[in-house]
Amino acid sequence: MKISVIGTGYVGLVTGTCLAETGNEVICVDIDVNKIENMRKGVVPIYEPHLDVLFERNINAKRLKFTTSLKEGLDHGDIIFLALPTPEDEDGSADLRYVLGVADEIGQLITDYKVIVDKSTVPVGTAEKVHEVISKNAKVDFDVVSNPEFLREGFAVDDFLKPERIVIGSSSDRATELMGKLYKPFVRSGNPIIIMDEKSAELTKYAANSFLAAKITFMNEVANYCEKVGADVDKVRIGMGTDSRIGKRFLFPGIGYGGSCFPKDVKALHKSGKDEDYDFKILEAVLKVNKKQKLALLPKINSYFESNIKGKTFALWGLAFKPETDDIREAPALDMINELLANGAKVKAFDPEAMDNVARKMGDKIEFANSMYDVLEGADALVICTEWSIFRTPNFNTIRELLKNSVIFDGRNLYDLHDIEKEGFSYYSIGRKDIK
Ligand SMILES: NC(=O)C1=CN([C@@H]2O[C@H](COP(=O)(O)OP(=O)(O)OC[C@H]3O[C@@H](n4cnc5c(N)ncnc54)[C@H](O)[C@@H]3O)[C@@H](O)[C@H]2O)C=CC1
Ligand SMILES: O=C(O)[C@H]1O[C@H](OP(=O)(O)OP(=O)(O)OC[C@H]2O[C@@H](n3ccc(=O)[nH]c3=O)[C@H](O)[C@@H]2O)[C@H](O)[C@@H](O)[C@@H]1O
Repeated sequence: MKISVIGTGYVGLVTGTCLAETGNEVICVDIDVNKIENMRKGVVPIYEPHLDVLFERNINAKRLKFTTSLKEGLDHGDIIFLALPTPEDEDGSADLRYVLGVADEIGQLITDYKVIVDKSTVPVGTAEKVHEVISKNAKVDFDVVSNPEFLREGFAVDDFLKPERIVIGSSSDRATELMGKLYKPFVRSGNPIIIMDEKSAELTKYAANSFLAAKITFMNEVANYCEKVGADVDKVRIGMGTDSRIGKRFLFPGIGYGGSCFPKDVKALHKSGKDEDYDFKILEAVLKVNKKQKLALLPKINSYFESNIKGKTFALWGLAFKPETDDIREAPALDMINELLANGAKVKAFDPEAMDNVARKMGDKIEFANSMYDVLEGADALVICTEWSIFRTPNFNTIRELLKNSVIFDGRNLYDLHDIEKEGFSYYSIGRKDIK
């Protein structure tokens, strides 16, 4: 089939590449001229495991092409995916300017039947709005379908190729049939294509993300309570998670959820509720708790240094909002850095993939190091913000030699309490006993 994808970010590029991998002819469109030029030269613009192999293979097979021309994209595709940003607006709602802006151009440019697919995360009623905007100018027939994306960064290729489900919101048989044909290769394992109306599909996405954010937040509250009563959240987590009604996943406490989606999507659903005079009380609590949780290590740091961190140097492991990505949007590490700097401390950081992005955002406010050990030299303490695998089994002797004090503040509970005690560290984590 002939497919066009508008917007080549984490979702658009993975969608385009994976659809090319199943034999479709794909054109990806972006307004970022540099990005398109680089992709034409074979440069993958983001760090996403396994994407490079598929990217190269499909470019070589001439199934994956890139352009800055929306007209070229629209002329090519029978199905047009919109994978455009829907960032947080000032009032917390999803900013639809990119989606509706492109919809407006689509209305002016299409010359034959197209299925326009909302892959971006968009509030209930957006498919209807997109339809209205395109209708203003379109002289040909078209359908708008909602097809929310559930991939996770770091596992995006795997999630896209082997989805647990595909949700299609459509009220057109013609469009539904085309979408079914496109996705057939991805559901051979028996996972379903779930067809529903557009509004329900749009809400499914927000409800799923908000539920997961609430699940993490609930565990963060349990962790905070564990600290008060002397329980161990790791044991509680395992005890709870073995109940299949609860499940083992997304129960890991830490310094809050971040990323390009949970924070903005929870806010957007909360705001959509308000607009309909519905008070989403759970979401309000999730937002409040997560904001505070991002700084959960700070009281521990202050207590260790007797509220005097001015002039101290903190070595940070992990900047990305989670491992296996270079994405730093709403990363808890950034909140931690800002707070440490505001209190007069210095920060040196190491991350396997995200340092360039942080350098672009923070300039020379912090220092960067070339390795997880270089960053420790002369620092007063180690603070762990992201659970990259390489941080899980470090050489504790080297850490002890390089740090001024043998102290670790761990926002991701990487180490076993007995092991770290034997290694002779003071160790502060989330929802577990402090090792002093
Ligand atoms: N990042 C993720 O893991 C997931 C994101 N989503 C949703 O997918 C949507 C896209 O997210 P990301 O891929 O993360 O965004 P992104 O910010 O990584 O990429 C968006 C791309 O769109 C391009 N763009 C902006 N305006 C354009 C225009 N007028 N024409 C063509 N290209 C244009 C930008 O240059 C950029 O390359 C959002 O609604 C997000 O909530 C959904 C599931 C997962
Ligand atoms: O809409 C989206 O963009 C995507 O948002 C999330 O994916 P992603 O943000 O890539 O990452 P997650 O693995 O879900 O992690 C999100 C945040 O929650 C935190 N988290 C996750 C799991 C956990 O147990 N504890 C926890 O604190 C992570 O550290 C991270 O900061 C969802 O998992 C995807 O299904 C969805 O498509």
